[in-house]
Amino acid sequence: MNSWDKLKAIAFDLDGTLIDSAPDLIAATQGALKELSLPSCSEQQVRSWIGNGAKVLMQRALTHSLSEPVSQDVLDNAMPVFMRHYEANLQQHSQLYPGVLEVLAKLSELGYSMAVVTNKPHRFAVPLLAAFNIGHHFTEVLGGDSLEKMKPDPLPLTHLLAKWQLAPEVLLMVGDSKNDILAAKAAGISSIGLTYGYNYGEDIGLSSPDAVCEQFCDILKFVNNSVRVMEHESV
Ligand SMILES: O=C(O)COP(=O)(O)O
Repeated sequence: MNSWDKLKAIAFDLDGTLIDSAPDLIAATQGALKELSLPSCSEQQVRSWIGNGAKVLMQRALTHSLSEPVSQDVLDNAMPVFMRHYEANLQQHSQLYPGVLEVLAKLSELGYSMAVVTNKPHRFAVPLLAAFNIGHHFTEVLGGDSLEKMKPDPLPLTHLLAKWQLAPEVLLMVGDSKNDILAAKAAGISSIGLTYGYNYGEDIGLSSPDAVCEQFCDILKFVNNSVRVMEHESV
């Protein structure tokens, strides 16, 4: 499934791919637990809970904190607290990964259609992209709550294929998590796995993406023949 020359469009994951958002997710999780008078958790634990959206992150934090499976009532009560803390911490300590600004600009210039397909709630994804001045590159931003199902379900990607009227072989998914790779495989599209993000502490190579990259700028090696000519330019 790695006929890179055919690619016309790219779907990017957000957390752990474009933006290192863990510091603010950690602050919001710890802040919410504190406000709820519950035992806290470590930074490393929060990093390993990122990947399936805000609700699952909070569910994992509460299960850890209470040392028992969390009831729907407790979770429903905690969610607005977490959301309030995250809204206040959205871009305080988060950072773009190296090369993201330059590579997105280059891909835009080359005419790729680009989307963000994240499990993060849409209401947080859009201002975060704007805060880092990259929102204008994406014609579509799908959050974890934009459709009925989120990654690893293929729905956000098949939705994109239908909306953009694209064949699966022209769309590429770039992400750091097995959720991204599983969604891509189920949608029948190619994928690149990044090693630097949050993947529950697992090697992204174990999910068998079509290619593995250690840095964001390395995706240029795969994306297009014409891009290979530019490899020696600074990105
Ligand atoms: O917010 C999350 O849990 C994951 O978000 P992502 O899909 O952008 O990695």
